[in-house]
Amino acid sequence: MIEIQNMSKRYGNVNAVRDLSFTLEKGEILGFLGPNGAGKSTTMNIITGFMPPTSGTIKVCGYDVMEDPIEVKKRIGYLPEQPPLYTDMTVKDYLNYVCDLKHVKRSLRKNQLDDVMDLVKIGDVRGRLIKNLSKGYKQRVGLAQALVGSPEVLILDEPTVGLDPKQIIEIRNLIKALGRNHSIILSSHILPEVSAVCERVVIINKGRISAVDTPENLSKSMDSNDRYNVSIAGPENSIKDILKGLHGVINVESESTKDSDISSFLIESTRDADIRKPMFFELAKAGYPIMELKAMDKSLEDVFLEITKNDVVLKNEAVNLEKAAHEEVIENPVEDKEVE
Ligand SMILES: Nc1ncnc2c1ncn2[C@@H]1O[C@H](COP(=O)(O)OP(=O)(O)OP(=O)(O)O)[C@@H](O)[C@H]1O
Repeated sequence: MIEIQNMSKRYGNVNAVRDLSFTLEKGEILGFLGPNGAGKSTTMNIITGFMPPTSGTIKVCGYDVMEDPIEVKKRIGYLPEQPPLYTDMTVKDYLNYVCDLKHVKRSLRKNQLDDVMDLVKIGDVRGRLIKNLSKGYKQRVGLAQALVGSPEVLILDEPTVGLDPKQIIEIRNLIKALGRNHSIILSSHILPEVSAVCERVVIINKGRISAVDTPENLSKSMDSNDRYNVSIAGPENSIKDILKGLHGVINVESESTKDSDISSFLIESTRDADIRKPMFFELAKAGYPIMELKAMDKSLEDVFLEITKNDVVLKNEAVNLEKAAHEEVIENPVEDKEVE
């Protein structure tokens, strides 16, 4: 749906984005992460045709952003961080206006607006002035404008920023549901949200790609050992000895609980030796029941911090893509006038 090859963007002598290559597949929700100033907004503004790249090619549904900007815009719904709302209009008038802008045929308009308002659940406020809506509802109106015209690709920049926890869950579920019929790029600083919603994640740092993979693979690739947190009933020291004797165990730390015979153990073991089954049988043989067992994968947050702090570049799809990328570079003759 989107193919970016060797995209770079310079503002004067600031290299905001350097040699970026990645793809968005059909029906995929792709997380787009990076610390402040990494180049996320720049990338999204280029994909949506809001500004040109300095070099590189960007194709949306096969159309080149520079050569066929209108065809590209027809296929993209964009929700910028600040939703582009006219707050003195009612929801219905505003969405009708968006239909005008997107050339939605008059014969299709009523059905499409009803469907979109249904989907984002704003039918009950259609007659209200946008300025009188809560932040959550304004965000939904922003999503609605992105959905008008039935674009195949949605680009959502921080769609849950500033919402309360209930609204966040609602918008998150909505994005998941939209993922069934759209391909989505989701930029967010809320990493548990990205883990929950996205199938794949692109992490950029200082304008370059640091990692492209599933959240699960990213967690695994940062850690060569397994870690478990286990609660076991029985004498702490005897249990510790049993755990230390299991094949593959590197380290065991324990903590006893007051007023209970249950202790918790943090176990580190080599990845090739899955200790869960032998641990179960050995502890059962000794008569020490396992009360709780949790695998301690690195969270996306840990991975993100490690990658962006140490400038780590993971071997991944991005590297292969870079190799495969053809040499053609579009030099952009337009002088950019943006100031920060
Ligand atoms: N119009 C501009 N003129 C000059 N430099 C700019 C301009 N826009 C962005 N930059 C610089 O380019 C780099 C990337 O900025 P960009 O806004 O794309 O990052 P970002 O990842 O979206 O950050 P944030 O999460 O803070 O929105 C930053 O160093 C920024 O200062």
